Formats: sequence, structure tokens, C-alpha cells
Amino acid sequence: ACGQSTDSTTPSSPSSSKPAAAVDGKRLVNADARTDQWVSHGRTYAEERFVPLDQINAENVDQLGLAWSFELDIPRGTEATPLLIDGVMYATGAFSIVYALDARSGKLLWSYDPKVPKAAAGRGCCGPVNRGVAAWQGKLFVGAYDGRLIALDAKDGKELWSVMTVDPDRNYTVTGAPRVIDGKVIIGNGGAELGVRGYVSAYDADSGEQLWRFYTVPGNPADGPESEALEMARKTWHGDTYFEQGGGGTVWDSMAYDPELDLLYIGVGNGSPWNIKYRSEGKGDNLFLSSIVALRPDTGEYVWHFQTTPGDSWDYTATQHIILADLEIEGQPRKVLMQAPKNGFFFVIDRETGEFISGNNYVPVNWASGLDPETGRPQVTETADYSTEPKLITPGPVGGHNWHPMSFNPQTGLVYIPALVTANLYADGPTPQVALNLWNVGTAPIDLPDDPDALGAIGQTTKGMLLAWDPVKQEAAWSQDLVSPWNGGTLSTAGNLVFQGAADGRFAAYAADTGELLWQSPTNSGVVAAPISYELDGEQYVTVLSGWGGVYALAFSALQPQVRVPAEARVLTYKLGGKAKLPEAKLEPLPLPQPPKVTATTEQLAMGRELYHGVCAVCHGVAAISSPLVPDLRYMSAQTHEDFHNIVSGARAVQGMPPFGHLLPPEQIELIRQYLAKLSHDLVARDAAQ
Ligand SMILES: O=C(O)c1cc(C(=O)O)c2c(n1)C(=O)C(=O)c1cc(C(=O)O)[nH]c1-2
Ligand SMILES: [Ca+2]
Repeated sequence: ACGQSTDSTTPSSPSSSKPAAAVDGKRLVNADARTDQWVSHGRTYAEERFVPLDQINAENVDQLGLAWSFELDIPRGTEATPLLIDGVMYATGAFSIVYALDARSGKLLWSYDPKVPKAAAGRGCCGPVNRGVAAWQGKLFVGAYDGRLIALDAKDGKELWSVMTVDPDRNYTVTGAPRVIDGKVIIGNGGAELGVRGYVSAYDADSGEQLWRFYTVPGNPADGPESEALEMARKTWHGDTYFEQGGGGTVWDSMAYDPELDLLYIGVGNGSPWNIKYRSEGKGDNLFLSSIVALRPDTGEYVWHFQTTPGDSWDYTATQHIILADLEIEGQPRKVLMQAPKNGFFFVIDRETGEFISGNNYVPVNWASGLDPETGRPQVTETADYSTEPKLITPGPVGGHNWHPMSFNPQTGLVYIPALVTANLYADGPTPQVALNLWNVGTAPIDLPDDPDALGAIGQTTKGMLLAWDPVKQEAAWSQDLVSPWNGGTLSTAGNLVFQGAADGRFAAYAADTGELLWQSPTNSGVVAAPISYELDGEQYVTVLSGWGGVYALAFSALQPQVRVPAEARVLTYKLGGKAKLPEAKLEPLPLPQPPKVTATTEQLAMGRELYHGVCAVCHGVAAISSPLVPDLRYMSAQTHEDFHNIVSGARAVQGMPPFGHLLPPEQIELIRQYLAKLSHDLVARDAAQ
């Protein structure tokens, strides 16, 4: 029983002598035909994340159970989509660790740890996550968080080559999955919150030699003319200081490829800093920020672009998942590209030309009143301008949709979006020097307002949605509300199902046509990754990685009190009648702290709060309310209070606490400590009052 393989190669078991991960151009281009494989990130080059299998379907999904699970080494943000090649599953975990598992049993075949220095966690915006590997002719490729692109022998995980793809003196990180096109490994990077210039590069799969690099924003004006594309882009920037702050435009996640048109599509991120006032004298479109750019994969040559947020000032990246599909629009077959970028508008673009076809907002937005019907250019409102006073803007910087992959079911014609409904109080703010390795976004630090009205407005509008979007009608078909905005990516199947994990520790299946919740099962930790499905020996499986994490999990526990999940990370594989059990979820309440005396004045505490939110909150959480991924500083012991200055200065760098001694003088560290002690006292007082 070899499933529905439609080519002559029979699936091999991991113990056979067949070469591992023998993926070539033919297999990648024809990936849709093999339901016993998942050979590239979005299953196919078009990245639909749709599996034409219906053994598990809306009628029997209630019998789905765990077949096996495998625990990962690091219980932190787990964002990877695994690959499934000839019976072997290739997954990645936090800090870019790679695992090869026997897909039938979940048994570990090998693992590879690139030994990313733990303190590097502080060099990225959003945690040391990794979204998966790519495969080509016996090799696997992983982008390590510290900027290396590493080739492994798929058979045993031995390192074959490793190249540094970034300037290690700037705050670049790599979180996205590489893609391979005709022997070229394509990889981008992140860092646009910390002052970098974005680009995407191609490396030779055999040798690791760099073949081309496409920068997404203009370089140092002092260096003279650049490529034609960048000369065109330069005309949309003002002043010449953007270069010192990087400019941004990182390509940190999405890519897709159309083999017929031979076009590689990349999703480009936000400006660095966010605030256009400090980047481009407050004006200009700033190409290719927040754009989808089409390139020739052989050379990296620019072909066309479509900018989703001209003059981005809100971290509205267009790095969100890109799906290629053929749709009938107004009676005409159209080759389209679809994206739901952070800015809240769903775009359907002609993927041959980059021409705008249609668009509409898929979540509430107040930064724009709509799109120009001809060009698709957002019509920006007064509300979006925070240059003179703070503004409550929707969506916030985590977007209406973040990196969590969506999926497209050609049978229902719907796109299933893991949507976020969020708002943020944007205000003009400082731009610390890039060399300080701090967030440098030119807006006030993330915080929540004390004003109960403003806080209420944010809290009430914050939720998650599994949103079924009709890309032809540009309207919702149905949606399901979720307690946290931050949930898993989606998978569509021919069994009229959509699979999605959730923040509150569940993996669920919904009817693709109606949205009815049909099945759910506990996952202990929260799920942010996207599932895959495949069949082995005639049986259909669904796999998803659990592991609560990513930027919202770290920073915004204060806004999602319902989400109390333990820090655990696993590969979870399900099948009909599966009987395996997960260990009991462990989430012990933390013992109440015995905080030291607060000696700071009210004014000093306010300064401590501001410093905390400027430096600490992106990992330890706004208002110091943290997820269990990193220590909740309100619960610090007396000993930790004593060691606080040393810890902040680097004493726990090997455990992953980045050193901040170079930028925080002892008086400021003390103010932060006092602020935290004050929060501890508040906690104790609240407990006593209950
Ligand atoms: O601008 C960038 O370079 C960049 C990089 C990344 C990243 O690499 O993870 C994220 C973001 N931005 C970002 O804006 C964002 O919301 C985000 C969420 C996550 C995550 O993994 O949860 N990464 C990133
Ligand atoms: Ca960003």
C-alpha cells in the first residue's frame, strides 16, 4: 500500500538504502501530485498548504487521535512547518535546532544543533524562532538565528557547509525557512526593528557560494549609483540619514515561486525605524518597504513590485504568507498572487505583471479608509498620523495577520487566515543608536495605557479569528473567534477541513465550508505553527508542532489573561483512531514573591517603568506580565533582586539573558529593579485582598 503516488518512485522507508531527501526540481515543481510527501515549506511552490486527501474528513474527524509525539529540546516558540520526504520528517525548533524523525514512529533519527549563542536572543525582535528547512538533492538547509545558512547531509545531519549571510556587527537574525529553486538556496533575514538594511540572497546548494543578492532598500547615498531598481527606489526616499538606521525592508518570511513564469516572489518588511519622520523626513513611498517584489531566481534581477503600504510608519510588513492560485475573476481566468499583509487589507494581484486586481479590509482598520479601486493604494486617514499626538491605530504592529501561514482550498475557493484583531497606541518616540542593539523604531516603547478608557478600548478589540475569506468576492465567508490573537497557521484538506492550533493549548478542525468546530484536542502548550498532512502506507496523518512563542506570546500576556499554557515544545502527529497520550500539562502557579522594600519616589518609579518598557518588555512582557517562556520578573526572589545588576549586565548570557550593561548605567538598572519590586508589592496586595 503506497498511497496515491503518481510517479514511478515508490516512497522509501528511512531504513532503506535510498538516498535521503532526494528532492530535485521535478519533485518540487510537481509537489502537488505526491500526497505522501511535503517537500517544500508551503507544500508546493505556490504555497497553498492544501492537501488533496480526504480519508480524514468532516464526517470522521471526531475520531482523530494522537499517533505519536516527540518532545523538542527547547520549550520555546516553535514556528516550523516540517518537511516530509520519503518517510522522514524534518522539523526545527527554537534556536534553529534541526530534527529528523521516522514519520511512522516519531523516533529520532538524528538532530543537529547549530549552537546559536543563547544571548543572540536579544539581537532579534521576536524570539529565537525558526520556521523550517528546505531540501535539495540529499541536503537540508537551515537558516540559523545568528545569520548562518547551513547545509546538512539529510542522511545523518552532518554539517556540509556553513556561510555567514549577514554582517555580524549589525542586528540581523534569520528566522525564515529557505527555499530552493534549481539548485539555488534563497534566504532572507530579519532585523528591521533593530536597524538593518534588508535583502535576499541566493547560494549555490552544492558549495555554499553566494550567487546573487537583492537589496530591498537603497544603500548609502555616499557610495554612488546602484542597480536600476534601487535607483528607482531611491527617488521615493527623502534625506540621506535613512542609511545610518538601516532603512529596513527585511525579507524575513514569505516567498513563493511560479515555475512557468519563472518568477520568485518575496515579501518585504517594514521600515527601520518604523517612524517615517526619522527615516525619510516624514514623506515618500520608501520602496520597496512593505512590498511584494517579483525577481528572476537565476539572477536576482527585479521584475515588478506592488507596495501594500506606501510610506509605512506602523510596522506594516508585507512579509506575510504569499499564495499563488488561478482564480476566475469577472469571468476571466487570472493567475493571481494573494496576500493578507499586516496592514489589514487582503490583496489579489496579477502575478505576471504585479497589477492590482482587487482588495478589501479583512479585519477592522482605521489607518486607511479603503483602497484606490484602480491602483490598490491605501487611502490613509488622519488617524494614522501620530507625528503630533498619540493615536490608537488598528491594526497594531503585530498586524491583522502575522507570519502564521494561511491556506487556500481550491474546492471551497476560500483562503483560511489566522487573523488578528489588534490596536496599538502609536506615539512619536526616541531613536536609540543602532550600536546599542536595542529596538530602534522611533515610536514610544510598547506599553499599555493606565487610562482605563484607553486600556478598555484596546482590550475589547483584541481577539483572534480563524477567518475564511473569499478572494473573488473580497468578503468573509465565515469566521470563528479565538481568545488570543496569536494562534497557529492553517492547513486545508480535501476532506472539507481546516486545521488550526490555538494559543490556549488546542489543536482543532473546522468544517471548511461552514466553519463549524468539529474536533479539538489538547496540546498542552499553545500552538503557533502550521500543520501538514500526508499519507503513509495508505493512512492519512496530520502533524503540527506545539510550542507557545513568538512576539505576541512574549510581549502581550497582559492582554490575554485567558492564555495560561506551559512552556513545552513537541511534534504532534495525529491519525484516525490514534491512542497515544500526552503527559499531563504542567503549569504550577508561581509562589507569591516576598519583594524587597521600594525606596524609589513616584517619579523614579515612572522612569523605571519607561526604561523597563523600552528595554525589557519585548521579551519579559508589557507591565512585566510574562508568558512562562521567560521569567516573570514580578516573582523575582530576594536572591534575584540581589543579583539583579549582575544579571542585567550579562551574568546569565549563556542562559539567554542578553547583556545590557553597555547601555544601562547602574542607576537606571536600579530604577527598573525598583519598578519591578513595586509590581511585586501590587501583586501581593491584590492576592491579600482576594
Ligand atoms: O522587521 C523584521 O525584520 C522582523 C523580523 C521578524 C522575525 O524575523 O521573526 C518579525 C518581525 N519583523 C515582525 O514585525 C513581527 O511581527 C514578527 C513576529 C515574529 C514571530 O516570530 O512571532 N517575528 C517577527
Ligand atoms: Ca518588523
